[in-house]
Amino acid sequence: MPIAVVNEVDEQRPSSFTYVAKVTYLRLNNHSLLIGCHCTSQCSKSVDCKCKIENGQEFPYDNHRHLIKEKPYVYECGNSCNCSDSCINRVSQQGIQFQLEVFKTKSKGLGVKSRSYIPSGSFVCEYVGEFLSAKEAEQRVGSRDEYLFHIGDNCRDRNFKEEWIPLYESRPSNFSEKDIGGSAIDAAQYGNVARFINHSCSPNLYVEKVLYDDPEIPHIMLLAKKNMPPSKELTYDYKYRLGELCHINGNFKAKECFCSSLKCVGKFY
Ligand SMILES: C[S@@+](CC[C@H](N)C(=O)[O-])C[C@H]1O[C@@H](n2cnc3c(N)ncnc32)[C@H](O)[C@@H]1O
Repeated sequence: MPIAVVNEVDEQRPSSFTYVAKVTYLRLNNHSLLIGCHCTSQCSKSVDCKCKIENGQEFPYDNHRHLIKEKPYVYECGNSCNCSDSCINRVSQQGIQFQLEVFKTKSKGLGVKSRSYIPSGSFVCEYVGEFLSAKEAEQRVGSRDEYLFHIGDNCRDRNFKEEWIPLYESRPSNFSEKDIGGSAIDAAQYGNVARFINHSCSPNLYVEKVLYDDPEIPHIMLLAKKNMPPSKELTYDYKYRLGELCHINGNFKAKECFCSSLKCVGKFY
């Protein structure tokens, strides 16, 4: 799916990066694969589909391939499953289905909109980039950190805090190693259209963690929160807590939010 870049405001072009359609992993992991299902026909017709059971005894998507409700994790069928690539439980793996456009916004740099109508619950795109440990990500904070997406702690621990880890340009004296948990995706050098999606305090997309190969490495999928007419800017909530990012001098980093929502809290970190 080609992505158009349109700037009717000024001469700005996207800074240089390598467009990739899949997350890149810097090292080979020894991780186990999720145990797949053994369905010989369609998973939707099987009563004992393992992936259905993993999703709480129900398929996460309806027949139109829309996610029925937001969940902490969605388990899709994957490489270790017996079903075919057209299985109804492989929605986000089919890639981008809507014509997206990168455009110049008034006050937030570049942003993304859709050229077509997007129904609620539709998969829009994956946040793609270099997969890093939180420790590796921490080393990138301060330079080109604009495109870091923090995931949180190990997926195996279902009770992990959904909140994002604290990030510092330089460690404060009371900083300990165990403060760094989780992982991140850096889309600064390698990324896709998702790296251009801006934050909003009233977003129209939400983040869903989807597992289909490695049980510890979720895919960060962006889905439509509501029905969206064409040309609406696509946004999600970056979910930083205010005061989460620190400068080297110990002062909090802050970025003014220009989302223009009535619910805007003024800053997004
Ligand atoms: C992931 S990038 C989004 C794409 C970016 N606008 C660009 O031109 O490449 C995140 C950066 O976009 C800008 N941004 C995103 N949402 C914003 C908002 N609601 N208000 C102001 N700036 C925003 C900030 O500079 C932020 O660090």
